[in-house]
Parts: sequence; C-alpha cells; structure tokens
Amino acid sequence: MDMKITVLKGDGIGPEIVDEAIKVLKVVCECENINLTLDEQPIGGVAIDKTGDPLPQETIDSCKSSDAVLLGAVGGPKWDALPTDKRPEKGLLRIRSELGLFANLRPARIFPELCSNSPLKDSIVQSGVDLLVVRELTGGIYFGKKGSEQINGEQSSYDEMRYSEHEIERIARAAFDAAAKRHRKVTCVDKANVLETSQLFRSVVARIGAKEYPDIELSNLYVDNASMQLVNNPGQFDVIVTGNLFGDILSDEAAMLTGSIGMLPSASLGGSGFGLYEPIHGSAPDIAGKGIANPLATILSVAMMLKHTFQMTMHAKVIEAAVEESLSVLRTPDLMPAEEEPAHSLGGYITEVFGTRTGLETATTGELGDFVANEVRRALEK
Ligand SMILES: NC(=O)c1ccc[n+]([C@@H]2O[C@H](COP(=O)([O-])OP(=O)(O)OC[C@H]3O[C@@H](n4cnc5c(N)ncnc54)[C@H](O)[C@@H]3O)[C@@H](O)[C@H]2O)c1
Ligand SMILES: CC(C)[C@H](C(=O)O)[C@@H](O)C(=O)O
Ligand SMILES: [Mg+2]
Repeated sequence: MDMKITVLKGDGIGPEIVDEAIKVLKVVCECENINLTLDEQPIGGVAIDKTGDPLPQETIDSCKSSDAVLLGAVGGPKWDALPTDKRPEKGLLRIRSELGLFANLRPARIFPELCSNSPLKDSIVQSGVDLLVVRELTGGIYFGKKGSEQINGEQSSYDEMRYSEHEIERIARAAFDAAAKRHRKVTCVDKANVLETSQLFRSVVARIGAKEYPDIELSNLYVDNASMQLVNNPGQFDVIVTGNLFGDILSDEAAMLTGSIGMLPSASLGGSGFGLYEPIHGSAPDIAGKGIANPLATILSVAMMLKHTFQMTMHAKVIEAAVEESLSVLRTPDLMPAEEEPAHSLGGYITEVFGTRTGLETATTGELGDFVANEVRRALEK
C-alpha cells in the first residue's frame, strides 16, 4: 500500500509537534509495510517569509495530489500587523476552502488519567466527558464579504455572515452520521433567537434530522446557554453541530475540559476519504522553540487520519492506547499536576510522597513522541 501525505508544519510550535506525529506515523508504516511518501510544503508565516503568500500554489497542488494532509499550526506575532487577507491564518482558511473540507470533527474526551487535570470539579468530570463538536468549516462569517470604510468621518468595518441551505444540509448529515456511530444524540447550537442565519441553520438541521435520521435524538441550544452547559454538565452532550464561529469558540472550551488544549485533535473532511488533520490549538508562540509543547493532539490527529482516510481503525486505536499509556508515565508541563505550596514543616514529606505517588516525569516534546512511537511499535510487533 502507498500513502502520500502532504506535511504543513507551519509556525511556532507547528514543526515541533508535527515531527513527533510523523515519528508515530512512520512506525505504523514500517510495521505494516506501507510505502510512505511525505511532501513538506510551507503554509502560514513561513510561507509568507519564503514566497510572500501564506498559501503558495505549490502547497495547494501538493495537497490535492495527496491522500491526506497533516498540519501543525499557523500564525504568530511576527505577522500580526499584516492586513487580514495577507495573514498566516488566511492560508489556513484558504486551504480548507480550496480542498472543500466543510466538516470539522473535534472530539473531546477526558482520559481517566487526566481527570484531576480538568479545571472542572471531580463530581462534574466523573459524570463523563465524551463529546464531538462538528463544526461547519467553509462558510459563515469566516468567508462572508468583509471590509472597512469611512462613514461620517470614522472607520466602520463589517463581516457578513451567510449560510445557504446546501451548506447546512451537508454539515447536518455529517453530524447525524457521526451520532449514528456514537450515542445517537445531536445538539444543534446556534443563536436562532437573534440571527437569521441561525434560524435557517436550526430549521434545516431539524428537517434533515426528521426526514433522514428519525432515530437520532435532536435538541437545540442557544450558543450562550451551550457554553454554560459545557462547563456545568458536559456529560449531557454527544454530538454538537454548529456553525464556523461558534464551533471555533466552543471547541477551545471543550478542549480545556480534557485537561489541556494540547490534547484535542481534529479531522477536516469533505465527503470523500481525503482529509486534513490538525490539532485544534494554535502555534503557541509563548512556548515555541522550548521543546515543551504537548504533541499529543497532533499524534491523535494522525490516529484520526488513519481512521477516516485509510480505514485503519485498529491502528488508530493502537495510537490512542499508546497516548493513554504515556499519561501515566511522562507528560509535557501543561499536563503536570499543579505544584503544591508545601507547608513548611511538611515540605520535604509532601514532595517525597507526591513524587513517588504519581510516578510522573516531566517530558520534552521529543521524549513524549519517542515514548508513544515506541509503545505503538511494541503493540504492532506483538
Ligand atoms: N489551527 C491553527 O493553526 C491555529 C489555531 C488557533 C490559533 N492559531 C494562531 O496561533 C497564534 C497563537 O494563538 P493563541 O495564543 O490565541 O492560541 P494557542 O492555541 O496558540 O495558545 C493558547 C495557549 O495554549 C497553549 N498551548 C497551545 N497549544 C499547546 C500545546 N500543544 N502544548 C502546550 N500548550 C499549548 C499556549 O502556550 C497558550 O498559552 C495566533 O497567531 C493564532 O491566530 C492558529
Ligand atoms: C487560526 C484560525 C483561522 C483557526 C480558526 O478560527 O478556524 C483556529 O482558531 C482553529 O480553530 O483552527
Ligand atoms: Mg480555534
């Protein structure tokens, strides 16, 4: 079997985390005799520096001739002053649109090992968090007409939010199909009490649900309520279907429930087997180059790639299990238990007992990647 992957490392921690994910992918390919071809191309800030364009045509062409794309992250302070259309983030939006990747799946589940890392109380976490945000990715306010003009002597800016029926129908089907393989519950999140686009979104999702998926339970929530419910009772959710902007915001919130934004992978799909896989977090300029970024979201994105593009579900599960295994042994700093302020008289005792009790070691990005890759090799060579 041949596998051609376009690799878009991007900016900030992008190259660091993608390198670890590739280590894991290479192990899978070695163990299964898959002929892996990696084509690295620039996107985002590095592409601007190299070519003046955040998404060079060569990058698009490479993606189009690949089976799948693995992406790190784009953006950073160096390019923040550029006009919206020339920014690194525009490269990411354009590649999603060019490749027709309208359905963005962002699964958030708490690994049992990370229950105490969640900012939520134990009683809430233990009720179970295992949800999937299905975010519409190529429409809405991100892609509407935008501009700035002088009106009455002051600057005025606008971003148009528009959704058409066919865009909502296909994201609704993606959400119902996903729910059919999970717990058969879809929550449509919108702002239908205020926005025309949300009223259409809600009614089209309801129509598709009633007609094509009568066995799947559908409910509705306004986005403000949904963001509150996510921290108050996240266990109620199975699949959340929502528009581009609300999905962006809710998925960062959902990510943090799992202990770190560095844990959430994503798959961007367009209805065929082709997909773009990336962590949901950004380029984390504050920690870039330090070797401390958590690579697990990117490694889990490779698992999603194997499952969705290559139907290698068993291998995806092996990677997920290796990631879970790593959590009991070594972690990047974002997932280390918060340092306790020891009482003076008990300081040494607490450190000693706490250290041995958790048995956890702080790892660099590379050490964690090595650990997961070795676990995957061990499992596949059994
Ligand atoms: N998909 C993408 O490429 C993407 C997504 C979000 C933001 N961005 C861009 O990234 C840049 C920074 O944005 P931001 O700071 O708002 O969001 P961010 O997600 O990059 O970082 C938010 C916080 O989370 C931490 N963090 C993120 N990923 C981590 C990881 N893997 N391990 C440990 N800690 C991690 C960061 O250190 C930071 O404190 C901006 O230019 C933004 O536009 C890109
Ligand atoms: C960088 C930005 C364009 C992007 C988005 O808003 O979609 C990011 O926040 C994400 O979640 O992938
Ligand atoms: Mg985001």
